[in-house]
Amino acid sequence: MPKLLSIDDDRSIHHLIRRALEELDLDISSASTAEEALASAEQSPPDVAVLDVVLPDMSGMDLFAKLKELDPRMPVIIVTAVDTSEIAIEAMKLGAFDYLPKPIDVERLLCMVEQALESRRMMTVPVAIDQLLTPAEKHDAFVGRSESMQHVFKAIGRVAAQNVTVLIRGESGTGKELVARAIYQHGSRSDGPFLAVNCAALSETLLESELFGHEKGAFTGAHSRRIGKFEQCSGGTIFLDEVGDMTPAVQGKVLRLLQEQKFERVGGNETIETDVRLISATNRDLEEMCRHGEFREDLYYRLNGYTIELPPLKDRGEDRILLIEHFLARLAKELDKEVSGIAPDAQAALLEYDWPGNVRELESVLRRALLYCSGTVLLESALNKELLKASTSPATDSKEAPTPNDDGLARFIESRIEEESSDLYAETLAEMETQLLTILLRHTEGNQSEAARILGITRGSLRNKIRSLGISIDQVVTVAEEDREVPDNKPDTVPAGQC
Ligand SMILES: Nc1ncnc2c1ncn2[C@@H]1O[C@H](COP(=O)(O)OP(=O)(O)OP(=O)(O)O)[C@@H](O)[C@H]1O
Repeated sequence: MPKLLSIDDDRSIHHLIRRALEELDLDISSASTAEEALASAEQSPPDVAVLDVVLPDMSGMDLFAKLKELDPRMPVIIVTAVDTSEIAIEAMKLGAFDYLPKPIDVERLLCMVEQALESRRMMTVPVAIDQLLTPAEKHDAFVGRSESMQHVFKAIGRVAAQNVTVLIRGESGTGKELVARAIYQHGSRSDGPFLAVNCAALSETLLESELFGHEKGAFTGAHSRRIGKFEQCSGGTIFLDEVGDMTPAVQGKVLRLLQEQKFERVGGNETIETDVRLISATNRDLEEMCRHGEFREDLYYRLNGYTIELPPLKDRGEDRILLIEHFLARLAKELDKEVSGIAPDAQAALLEYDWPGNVRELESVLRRALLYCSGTVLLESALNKELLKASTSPATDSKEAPTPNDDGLARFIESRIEEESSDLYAETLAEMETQLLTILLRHTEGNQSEAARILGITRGSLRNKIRSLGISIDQVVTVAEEDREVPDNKPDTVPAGQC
C-alpha cells in the first residue's frame, strides 16, 4: 500500500487530509514538526509527502531540501498560505511536485495526490524486461520473446546510458510508455525525476504552460506564476507522449529547448536554463507530417537521436500467448478469480483477432472477460462478447473504449442470446454501465468529480467502476475531442488529468 506523509503543525489539517484521501487506500502518517517528519521519512520513506511550508522548528524549504536529499524521486506537494506562494514557486523550481494554497481544496488535493502517486509509480516500479522476474506485483513486466521485441529490449539497453534523445514509435497500446520508463530507469539520470506529459491531452496554451510555465497575467486565467515541467524537471527526464500532436508554436519552443536547453516562461522575458533528457513517443507518421509542413523537420531530427520501433501486437507471433498467460495470471490475482487457464478455442479466437488497440486492448478484453467468468478456465463464450464488442467498435486505431450508439445495447443483448449466454443479466448490466460511464466521461471531458456528482455516487465508487470495467479515460476523452469541431479560439479548460 503506498505511503503518504502529511507534515503540518495544524492537526486539523491531518484530519482533513485523512478524510479527503480516504478512498485512495493509502497508509497515511502525520508529523507536526520537521524533526518528526524526518524521523518518519528516514524510518519508512513515503511515496508522497504533503508539506506545509510553515513549521515550528525548521523552514519548510529546508525540510523540503532534506526530504529530497533522502529520496530525490519523492513527489512533494507543498501547501502554503496565500502569502507564502512565492516559497511554493521556489520549491517548484527545485523540483516540488505541485503546490496547493490554503484553505485546502479537497478535490484538488485528491487529484494531485493521485497524479503524484502515478508519477512515483512511473519512477519507481521497475519495468522488468524478462517476465521470469515476476512476482509481477513488484514489477511492470515487459513481456516479449519474439525477435522484434528482442530488438526493442537491446535498443533500450544500448541507448539508456547515453544522454541522447529517443523517439519511440508504434501504434497506440504497443508499450511506448513502458519503453520510456525502462530507458529512464536504466539511464544515468535514474536518480532524478521522470515526468510525463501527453501533448494530445492539452490545448496549445495549456501545453505551453505545462511545459514552459507562465508568468502571472500571461493569458486569461493565469492568476499567478507557474513553473513548467522543463524547469521543474531539471536534471531529470521528460517523456513527451503523442509528440506529433504539438502545434507549430510549441514545436518551435521545444526545438529551441533542445538546441540550447533554454526557454522563457509564457509571457516572461527571463531566459531560464535547464538540463533535461527528452524521450518522446508518437503513433503518427512524422515523416509524412514533415512533408506536409505539419511537423518541423529540424525538430524531427532533434527528437530522433535514436529511434525505437514497437511492432503491432498482431506481428508478435508467440509473444501473444505469453502475454495472454501473463495477463491471465495478473488479472486473476487482481480480480480475485480462480481462473488458471484458457480453453484452446478461446486462445485460438484471441490469436485470430488482429488487435488494432494492441496490448492495451488485449489486457482490457481479458479483464472484462475475467470479470464475469466463473470456473477455473476462461471459455470462448466469455471472450466472444468482448471480442465482438472490440471488433464492432469504430476503427480508431487503438481506442478500445466502446463508442455507445442507439442500438449498441440491443445488438449486444441479441448477440449474447445467440451465443447462448447463461449470465445475461450480469453481462447486460456491465455493458450498460460501460456505456453510461463512457457517455458521461465524454460529457465531463474526463472530469471524474463532476461525473461522480452527476451520477450521485462517490468518486471512489466511480473510480472502482472505471477500473473494473476497463474504461480508459484518456481514450474516451480523445475520441470525444476527435468527434468535436474544435473552434480556433478554444477556451482554456482544465483538461482530463489536470487538477
Ligand atoms: N510487452 C508488454 N508486456 C506487458 N505489458 C505490456 C506490454 N506492452 C504494453 N503493455 C501494457 O499495455 C498497456 C499499454 O501500454 P503503454 O501505455 O505503454 O502503450 P503506449 O504505446 O504508450 O500507448 P499510447 O500510445 O496509447 O499512449 C499498459 O498497461 C502496459 O503495461
